Amino acid sequence: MLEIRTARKVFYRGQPDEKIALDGLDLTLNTGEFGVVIGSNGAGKSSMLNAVSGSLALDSGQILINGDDMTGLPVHKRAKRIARVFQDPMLGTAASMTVAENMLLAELRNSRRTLRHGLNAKRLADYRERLAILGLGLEDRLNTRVDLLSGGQRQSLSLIMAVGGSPDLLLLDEHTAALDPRTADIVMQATVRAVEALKLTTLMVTHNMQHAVDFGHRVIMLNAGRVHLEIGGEEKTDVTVSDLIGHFATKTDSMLLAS
Ligand SMILES: Nc1ncnc2c1ncn2[C@@H]1O[C@H](COP(=O)(O)OP(=O)(O)OP(=O)(O)O)[C@@H](O)[C@H]1O
Repeated sequence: MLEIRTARKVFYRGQPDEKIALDGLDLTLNTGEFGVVIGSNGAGKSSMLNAVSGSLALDSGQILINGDDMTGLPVHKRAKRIARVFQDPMLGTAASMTVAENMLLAELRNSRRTLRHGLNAKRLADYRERLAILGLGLEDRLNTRVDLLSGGQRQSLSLIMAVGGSPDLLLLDEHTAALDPRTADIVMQATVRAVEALKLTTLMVTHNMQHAVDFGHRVIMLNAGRVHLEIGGEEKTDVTVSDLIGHFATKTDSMLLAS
């Protein structure tokens, strides 16, 4: 379970270009829940993810994971409990190493132990099983160098590597944004398979409204550093892309009227 309590972050406080990134943001994500965060540019989505992962220190407020206060902890102390996949498919994997070697690297990172027996049969069988979750055939390409994989396969590999340590929370930071639409859909299917198979509590930021409609249990729309709208349950099942865009439009119209 993730709890963000009254999170506040102001950049350039008191200066003419002061920016309120998080304005008392409150958000709770239940264990096993898949939340999809949307919002216009500057709404606070990245700031929220950075505050959760520890790369952005809050001015005030709290971040709790399964009831434990993470607020003062640096990134590396949270890393065991929080996995994050970024936009760039090149970031999460080592290009010149094979799929199996990348899985071993991830295991090393997650376990913080030396892996004495290297790529032994037991380990390879385990990697094959985990990669099969993605449904992309990567389990049959353990000896393929990662730079020979497609962008979608590579990003999906990053995902399965990131969640190897059974994290309490998975953060997906626009992880399909750099991919072409078809590949983005393939990665989303792989993501859902992994999230469901491994029962991951997941918070995904996306600008893709179709993905926000099609995936996850709850849509969370941010605006001006706060939760502007939440759509879950039955309402989420019925929501359309134009409904979501309408909420952006309403906000813009009211802002125009107010100005
Ligand atoms: N490092 C920073 N220095 C100064 N201002 C920042 C910084 N990071 C974010 N901001 C400001 O905080 C506000 C929220 O930005 P943030 O990047 O969190 O929004 P976002 O919803 O992720 O936007 P986008 O969809 O464009 O990525 C914006 O006004 C932004 O300009």
